[in-house]
Amino acid sequence: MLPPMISVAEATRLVAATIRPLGTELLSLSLAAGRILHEDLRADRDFPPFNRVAMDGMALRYDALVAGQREFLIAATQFAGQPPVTGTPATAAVEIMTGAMLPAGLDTVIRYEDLLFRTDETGQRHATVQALPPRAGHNVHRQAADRQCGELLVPAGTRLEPAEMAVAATIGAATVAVARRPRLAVVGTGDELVPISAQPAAHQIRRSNALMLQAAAWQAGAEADSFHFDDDPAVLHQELPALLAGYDAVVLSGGVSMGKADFLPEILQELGVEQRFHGVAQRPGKPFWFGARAGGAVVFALPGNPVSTFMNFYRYVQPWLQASQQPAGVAATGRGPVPAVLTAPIEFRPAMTHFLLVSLEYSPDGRLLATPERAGGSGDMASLLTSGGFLELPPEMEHFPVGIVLPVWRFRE
Ligand SMILES: Nc1nc2c(c(=O)[nH]1)N[C@H]1C(S)=C(S)[C@@H](COP(=O)(O)OP(=O)(O)OC[C@H]3O[C@@H](n4cnc5c(N)ncnc54)[C@H](O)[C@@H]3O)O[C@H]1N2
Ligand code: MOO
Repeated sequence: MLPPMISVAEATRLVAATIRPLGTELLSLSLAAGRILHEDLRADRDFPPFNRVAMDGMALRYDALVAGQREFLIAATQFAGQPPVTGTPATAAVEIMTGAMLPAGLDTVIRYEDLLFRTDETGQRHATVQALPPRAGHNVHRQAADRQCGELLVPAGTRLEPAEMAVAATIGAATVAVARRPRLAVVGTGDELVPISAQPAAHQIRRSNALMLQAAAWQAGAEADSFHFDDDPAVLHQELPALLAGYDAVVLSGGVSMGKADFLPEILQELGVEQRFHGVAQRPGKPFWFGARAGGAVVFALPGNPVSTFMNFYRYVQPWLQASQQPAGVAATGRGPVPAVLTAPIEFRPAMTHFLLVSLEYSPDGRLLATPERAGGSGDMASLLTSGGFLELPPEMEHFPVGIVLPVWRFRE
């Protein structure tokens, strides 16, 4: 028998109570894209580190232009990567390339497009300024204009996305401290399920949940191994202990409702997994069972209907995975539900949370619009293909009018 169901809020709280940091590892930056940073990254130099020439052309003293000089002797040519030219006479200039360090004493760069060059009879080159720069410092990216040496650039807890990778590389963070990836075992159960390469008999279907869960786990930054066990208590008793001991979390699908072959809640408890709840006032996904083993894995035993498995993963497992990768005391940012505007009225009378598949698009004025999908219930896995997320309709309401703003859990980028 299912005990009385708890609310989604309470289930969320009980799942969150099992979150603990899983540890830190040092990784070469080249392998760290997508990882959660476990150290602060600070500027090791000013940004930019020197007065950086921003246009190909000629560097000169702005004062000379103010004094009326227009033609300049090219005293030297300097490329990016070369030490700055020294000793340029006050009335001369340096032909210079983007990325070069501005020579001491010079302060302004005129681009080639605004110069006219000539070579005199002695072979020396001169350039005449055709268009005056608006101010001293034109076309120079000043040292420390963007960030100062020592400034905090990327705080611990940030995901290393491409922008963070660029900044980490430029400060020389060749090795970074990042979260260890959570290790997940995803397990499909059920005798009706055959391998995906098999031709199912009329009464059989192919195993799809474990591969779906594995892909979703990878998307959330976890390592995930996939297993399948039949609905056989002896097999489950034999196989599950190694998973409970060897993984941070075990995510099972199927075998948790009232059926005669729904053994998992009992077996998990026999194997020392303490039940935290069984049954959540939500549709779909009501028979969700959750437990934890002291010093071992957290167990999400998700209802087997594919849409139930899918939504429970995104609603409970994914936030757990993300929070487990945060450094101690740092909340996960940037993930979780976002507000969306309902575009068609919905009635839902049961006093439970309703997770409603929606397609998502932006209105011309930039609001995220959620349109209910015509889905066939928790077995209709094809409805996931045309959906971008699911709305969380709170249990205390029955009528959801057009225009109401509700949280949506997105499962596509
Ligand atoms: N008497 C009751 N029956 C059911 C209840 C209930 O409260 N009382 N709840 C229903 C709800 S809601 C759901 S959801 C399902 C969940 O049941 P289980 O978690 O025990 O899942 P199964 O019975 O094993 O499977 C349900 C369904 O999903 C298919 N499935 C399962 N695993 C996979 C997989 N790996 N790949 C693809 N498809 C899978 C399975 O074949 C079934 O069709 O229980 C209701 N019953
Ligand atoms: O709760 Mo079940 O997951 O509705 O189909």
